[in-house]
Amino acid sequence: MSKLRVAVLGAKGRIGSEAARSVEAADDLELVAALDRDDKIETLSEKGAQVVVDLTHPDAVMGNLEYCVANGIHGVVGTTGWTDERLAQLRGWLEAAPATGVLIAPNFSIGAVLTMQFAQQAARFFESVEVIELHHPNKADAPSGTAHRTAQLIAAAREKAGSPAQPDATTTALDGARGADVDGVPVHSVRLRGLLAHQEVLLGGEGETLTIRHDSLHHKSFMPGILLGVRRVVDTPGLTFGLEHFLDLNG
Ligand SMILES: NC(=O)c1ccc[n+]([C@@H]2O[C@H](COP(=O)([O-])OP(=O)(O)OC[C@H]3O[C@@H](n4cnc5c(N)ncnc54)[C@H](O)[C@@H]3O)[C@@H](O)[C@H]2O)c1
Ligand SMILES: O=C(O)C1=N[C@H](C(=O)O)CCC1
Repeated sequence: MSKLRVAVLGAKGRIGSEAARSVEAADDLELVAALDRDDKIETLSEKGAQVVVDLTHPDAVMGNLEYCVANGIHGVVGTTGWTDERLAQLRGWLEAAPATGVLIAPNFSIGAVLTMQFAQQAARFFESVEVIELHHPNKADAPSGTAHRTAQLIAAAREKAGSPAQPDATTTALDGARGADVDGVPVHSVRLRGLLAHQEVLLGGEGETLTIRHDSLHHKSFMPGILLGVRRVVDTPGLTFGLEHFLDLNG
């Protein structure tokens, strides 16, 4: 059986370098290009890449995906910075390339995906919920893509359940003290040397709290999800948002 031809964009970066090594080590995959900022994107077509893993920067990812989709190259995207406008633009490109698939995963680690699922499940049972994400200080974006997505899922679950607004008597606050407001859910970002990627979802009701915490301690935590995404995206045309769609979570 021929190997799937995979390229990594951002291959000199923290997660991209780990991803390139993981692709190289997989028996069913061939790493045909490991590109970074100064390389020509046309190399992807020249090398016959079938799937591109994008682990670059929010400022670069749209240009990369425009090229990939226009050239029928599937995408597995870990790069953050997704807005409704960006997603709409990507969907438009994919409509013109109906055989091409793109997976965007706010987080490739199984523990983080489960954290999001558990938080969504728990949200309607508690009056209060806040998200704290903690990352290394080299991170470009805040809040993290994972925290942003977690808060959106929590807010959607609360809206579906008809939950009232969260209790909060604050009338005086320094700017930022109550975090960023994502659909009514406060999200707090910590940047600290020594950390990699961590998240807590704090839920509170009368007389009890529930804390759901996840820690990525090494970039290896993201690799099984990336490889799963690469193998599945070639048979999944259109846009898939979230690795949970490629996991049998009810199995
Ligand atoms: N979804 C996940 O599970 C997950 C996990 C970790 C990191 N991330 C995200 O991945 C992205 C990269 O994170 P990082 O910590 O590795 O950053 P990093 O700065 O270490 O690496 C990014 C690399 O991309 C390169 N780059 C920038 N523009 C490029 C372009 N146009 N073409 C090719 N390469 C380009 C940079 O030179 C750099 O080497 C961030 O958005 C981060 O949030 C996602
Ligand atoms: O290190 C990063 O940067 C990470 N980015 C993703 C996010 O923003 O959620 C995933 C975790 C690591």
